[in-house]
Amino acid sequence: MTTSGSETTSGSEPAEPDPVTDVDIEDRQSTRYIGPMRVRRTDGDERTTDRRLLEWVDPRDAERSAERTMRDSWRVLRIQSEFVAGFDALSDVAEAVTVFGSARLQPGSPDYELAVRVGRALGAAGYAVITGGGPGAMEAANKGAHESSATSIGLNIELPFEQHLNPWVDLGMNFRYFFVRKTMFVKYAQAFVCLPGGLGTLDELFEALTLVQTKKVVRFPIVLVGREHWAGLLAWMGEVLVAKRMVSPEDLDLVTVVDEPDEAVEVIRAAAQRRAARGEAD
Ligand SMILES: CC(C)=CCNc1ncnc2c1ncn2[C@@H]1O[C@H](COP(=O)(O)O)[C@@H](O)[C@H]1O
Repeated sequence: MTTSGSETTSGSEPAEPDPVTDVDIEDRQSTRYIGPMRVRRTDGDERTTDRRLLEWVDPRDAERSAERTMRDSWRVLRIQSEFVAGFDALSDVAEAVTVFGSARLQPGSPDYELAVRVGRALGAAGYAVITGGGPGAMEAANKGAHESSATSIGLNIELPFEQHLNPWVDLGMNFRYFFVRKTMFVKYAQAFVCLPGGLGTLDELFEALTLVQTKKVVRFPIVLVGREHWAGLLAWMGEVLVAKRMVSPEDLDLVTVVDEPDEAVEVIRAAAQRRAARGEAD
C-alpha cells in the first residue's frame, strides 16, 4: 500500500497530486479497528472498547447510570466471546514463546535487528513466536520467526488510532480488551522474552514477574535481552526494592539477562529440560 505521494515521483520533481494515494491517506486517517471490525468514517469518537469499559459514570446521573448497568452486563458476553475466539484460534499452537519489546523500533536499528535475530533463533529452535502483532520489536520478531518457517503469531489490540497487524504475522487476531489478550500471551507460551522497550514492555514484564512470583504460572522462564537496556532497572530493583525488603533477593532470580538470541533460546531450553526431568506437564 502506498502511503506517500512523493513515492510516485522521481528525483527533484515536485510531487504530483495522486488521487489514489490521497484517497488512501484519507482512508488511513479515518480507519480504525473496533475489536475484529475495521471501520471507516466513524463519528470521531475515539474511545476504544477498553476505555468504554473502564469509564466512570456518575451514579447520581440516573439515566446514564441505568444505561451503563445494562451495557456492562452485555459487555460480559463480548468479553466471554473474545476469550472463546482466542482459545479457539490458539489451541493448536504447540510450543511457543511470547516476545515483547518496543513498538517504536525502526527497521535497520540495532534493537530491531536484534529482535529479528531473536525471532529467527526461537523459530529455528522449534518455537512458535507470539507477539503483540504491531510494529517495531513485534514486527521484527515476527519477521525472524517467519523467516525460519516457524508459526508467527500476532495478537493485536484495538487502539484509538489506526492499527495494522504487521506483515510478518501468519496467524493474527485483533483483541478489544487488553486483559483478554494478556491471558493469551501467557496461556499459550512456555516463556517470555523481553526486548528493549518502554511502558508497554515494562507492563508486560512486570505482569509476568508477578504471575511467576505468586506462582500463578510455574513453568515460565523470563528472559531479558540487552544487558545495557535492562541493567539500570535491575540495579534499582536490587538497591531499592530488595534493600527495603519490598521484594526478596530470590525474586530477582526470576529473570535472566542475556545479550545474544542463542543465549535466550538456551535459557528456555534448559528450563524445559528441567521441567521434563521433574516430570512436570506444561
Ligand atoms: C507506534 C505505536 C505506538 C504503535 C502501537 N501499536 C501497538 N500494537 C500492538 N501492541 C502494542 C502497541 N504498542 C504497545 N504494544 C504492546 O506493548 C509492548 C510495547 O510497548 P512499548 O513500545 O514498550 O511501550 C508490546 O510488547 C505490545 O504487546
